[in-house]
Formats: sequence, structure tokens, C-alpha cells
Amino acid sequence: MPATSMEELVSLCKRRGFIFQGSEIYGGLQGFYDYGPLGVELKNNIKAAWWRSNVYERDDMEGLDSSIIMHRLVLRHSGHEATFSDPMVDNKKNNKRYRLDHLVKDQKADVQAKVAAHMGVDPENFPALVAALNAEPAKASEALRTSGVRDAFSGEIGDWTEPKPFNMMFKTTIGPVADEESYGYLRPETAQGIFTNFKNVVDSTSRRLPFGIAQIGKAFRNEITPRNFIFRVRELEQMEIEFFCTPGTDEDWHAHWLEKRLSWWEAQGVPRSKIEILDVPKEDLAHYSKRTYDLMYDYPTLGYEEIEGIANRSDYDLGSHTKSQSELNLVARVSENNDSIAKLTIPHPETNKPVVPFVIEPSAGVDRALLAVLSEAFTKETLENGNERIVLKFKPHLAPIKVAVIPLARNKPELVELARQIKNDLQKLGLGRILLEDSGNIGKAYRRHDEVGTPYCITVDFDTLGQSNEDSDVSLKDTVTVRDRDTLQQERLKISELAEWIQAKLK
Ligand SMILES: Nc1ncnc2c1ncn2[C@@H]1O[C@H](COP(=O)(O)OP(=O)(O)OP(=O)(O)O)[C@@H](O)[C@H]1O
Repeated sequence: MPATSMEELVSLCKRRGFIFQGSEIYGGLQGFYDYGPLGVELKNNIKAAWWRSNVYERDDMEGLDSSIIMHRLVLRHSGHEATFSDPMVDNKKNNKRYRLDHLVKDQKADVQAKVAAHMGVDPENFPALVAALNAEPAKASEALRTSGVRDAFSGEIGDWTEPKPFNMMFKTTIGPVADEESYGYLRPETAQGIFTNFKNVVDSTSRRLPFGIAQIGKAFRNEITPRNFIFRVRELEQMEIEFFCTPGTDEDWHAHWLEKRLSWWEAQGVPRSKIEILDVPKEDLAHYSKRTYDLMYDYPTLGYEEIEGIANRSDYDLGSHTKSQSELNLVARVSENNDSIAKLTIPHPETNKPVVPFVIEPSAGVDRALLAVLSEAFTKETLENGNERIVLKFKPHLAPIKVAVIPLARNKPELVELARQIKNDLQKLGLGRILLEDSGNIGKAYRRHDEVGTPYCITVDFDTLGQSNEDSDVSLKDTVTVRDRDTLQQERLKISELAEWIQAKLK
């Protein structure tokens, strides 16, 4: 059974070294997390699985790693300077600031109903309520004040200001001179680096439509209320694809990517039955979107929340960043661009005339992916002897440690040496991390590796050494015990057969 509460996951992550609070020894920094020894392995494995599936296993994709800090004009023409904002409200009593939709969502049902009645919308339709609050700031502030909306920090009814837009981009000065022009932004999505490199990639690879560019990297959003552990952070990582296609074929490609992405999640242990597809209502679409499917995963404690967005961005992005816009018959409504020096077109596959392609964008968060994978893997079991164990049943390709090699006694140099040799030989197979676990207590080692999701533990014991004494069986010389994390079955294998056996299991 997957995790039932976020607390279970938070506590396991800290205890076993998956995730720590950022800047913790100075009191922590809200919305920033550090990935520990096991977290970094899990994260790398998720990213590698995504890259393998979306770049290596397809013939129509290229990869990219663009810079994080971007020219202010990129984010101006992308529309982010003007529109990448969330409405926020302040409580005048204690100067605490909240994202409007989060504030309302966190209220008791009767308070929410009062706010909805004031705004004249159905209390069951939360997106419509948020839209109404955003549309009429003065009425919204009145609704919050007269409905008894409470401040989560003080627990008391707040004195609420009018909602104001708050731009979520991090701005930074570039170079030694701090003047009006010397600033850039930390990208709020990796996508813009793909659009600005569209021409470079086409020219250097001779790609024709349809094709896509994939990128994994950090993005930064100054979230007003970062919360729910790594679900909503200010420094996040994204796995994004911009898939360029001929206008008119975009809806088919949108359906194609929806299907592909759902089956990828399934292969990572996040089943379709736990994902709802939200066809985002027109009034909630982002400024660039023709249509968007949000994949909503059933997170413990939070319920259904977005894990990935799959948007049809039409020709908005390339159309916004291109020069000569008026010659290009753009479908999307874009703002005038007199700054770009590149024409972002590609020959139409049939007519050969220059065309601005449509874009389908599957965009998944690495942090939210990791949280879902962890949550699905989390299992509490009662064993035959009545003991309870926590085990992370990761798909083997995602497990942070693939194999632990354990010498039965740490004070026996022959055992430790042989275990080290086995570890070194398995490490050379390139399967991921193989760990020499010489903490000495076999029971504790098994418990620890269950809790971090190591699929196989190999134990080197006195039988392995072939030392004949009353407890050992010489016929077992050069064999080891292999314990399966999920079934708890142990089998004896020859050391010479281990590599092939493990490779087959971890494929
Ligand atoms: N603050 C964040 N922390 C962690 N992951 C995030 C955050 N914002 C976005 N993501 C991830 O990036 C993906 C694509 O970003 P997108 O802009 O579509 O998110 P969003 O619609 O703004 O998310 P939300 O509505 O939850 O704020 C999301 O599906 C999510 O997995």
C-alpha cells in the first residue's frame, strides 16, 4: 500500500538521507531543499529514465542544456514579465502574505461557501471561484473580510487587502554595473531556452518537422506560499519537451504525447489509476495555451494535484520570439517584437514554404515526480513473525542503491575483502550504485536496505570462504546468499554467476 500521509514520507526522507531542508544549519530557507546521498541517486535515476525514454528511444528528438540566467528580453517577449504572476493578499493584522487561491482553499467548507456566495459563484466550482476573485479585486477583499477568512499563521480572522498580482520570477543583476539594463532573470521554466535555441538546433542537425527538443534543468519561481515539502518549491527541476509539428497536426500530437506520458509514469511505478486527466477549462489556461491536459496525481495528504502539464502552445512561443512577425500568418495573438534578430521558421513538410510550427509541451517536475515515485514505493508490511517493516518497493531501475554487499562479520578481514571484491566487480557493470555495507549487524543492514529500497542484498559468510568448521558447509564455497527485497526469499548463488544474474534482474 502506498504512503497514506505526507508526514510518513518527510520523516523517512530525513531519517534515511533522501531530502534535507535547504540552509538548515542557519534556520532553513523556505521553499528550498537539498537532496542527500540517496535523494540524489533517486533523482538521477528518474531523470535518466525520462531521458532514455524521450530522447534515446525515439528517432525524432534532440537534447539540450541551456543556461539558467536569461536575457530580460527573452522573458519579456515570452510574456512572463507581464503575466507570470499569481494574485496575493496581505493580512494587515500581521503582514503575512498569502496566495489568494491557497488562502481560500485552506478555509473550512462553510467559510468557502460564504466567500463563494459573496462572489455569486457555485461553491463546488473552485476554479470558477478563483477566477471570480481574480477578476474583481475590491469585491474579493470584501468577500474575504466579511466571510471570516482565517490566517493560517495566527489562526485568527484576518483583515485582508485587495488581491494584487505578484510576479514570481527571480531577477538578478548581471556584471559589475547595477543600472536599468543590467539585469536578467532566473528562468521560470526551462522551455524558453529551447525556443531561443530553435534555429541553432535546426541549423546544426538539419531536422525537419515533426521533431522535438528535450531538456532537464532547474527553474526558479518565487512562490508566495511554498509548502507541502518538495511539492511546491522555489527552486525546482523540470523535464520538458517542446515538440514542433506542422499546424493542423497539433491535436493528434497532443493526444500522442498524453498517451506516451501516461505509459511512462506507469513504467516508473505511478499507475494510471492514480492519475486523473484534467482537461483545463478555457478560462484557466495559461497565456500561451490552446489546450492543456494536467495530469493530477493523488498525493498523500494533498489529494489530486498537478504532476505534469501537457500543453498545446500553438505557435505562440516561436511566434513571440521571431522577427518579421507580420509576414508569418501567426495563429496566436502575440505582442510586437522588434528586438529579435532571428526568423524562427522551418520549411513546411509539404509546401516547403517557411512556417512557424505549433508546439506540444509535456512538462513534468522532477521534484513532484520523485515525491510520487516515493509515495507509490512506500509500503508498510507485517511479517510472519509479527514484526512490521517499512520497505520502498521502487522499480529496480529507480532504486538509489542497486545491490548491497554485506560481509557477515566486519571484524573478519577475509570476509570484508571478498565482499569488497564482489562489490568492485559488480560496480564495473555500470548498473548504478553498488554499496559495500560493512556495518556489522546483518539484521540492521537488511532493515536499512528495505527502507531505502535496495532490491538485492548479497551476504558473504563463512560458507563463502569454504572454511571448514562445524558451522559451515564446504560445498557452499564460493557461493553467496542473495536476498530479494520484496519476497524476502534468499537463494544461494555462485559468485561467478552473480554478474549475469544481477544484470538480468536489473534490466
Ligand atoms: N513550485 C513548484 N515546485 C515544484 N514543482 C513545480 C512547481 N511549479 C511547477 N512545477 C512542476 O513543473 C511542471 C510544469 O509547470 P507548470 O507551469 O505547468 O506548473 P503550474 O501549472 O504553474 O503548477 P501549479 O499550478 O501547481 O503551480 C508542473 O506540472 C510541476 O510538476
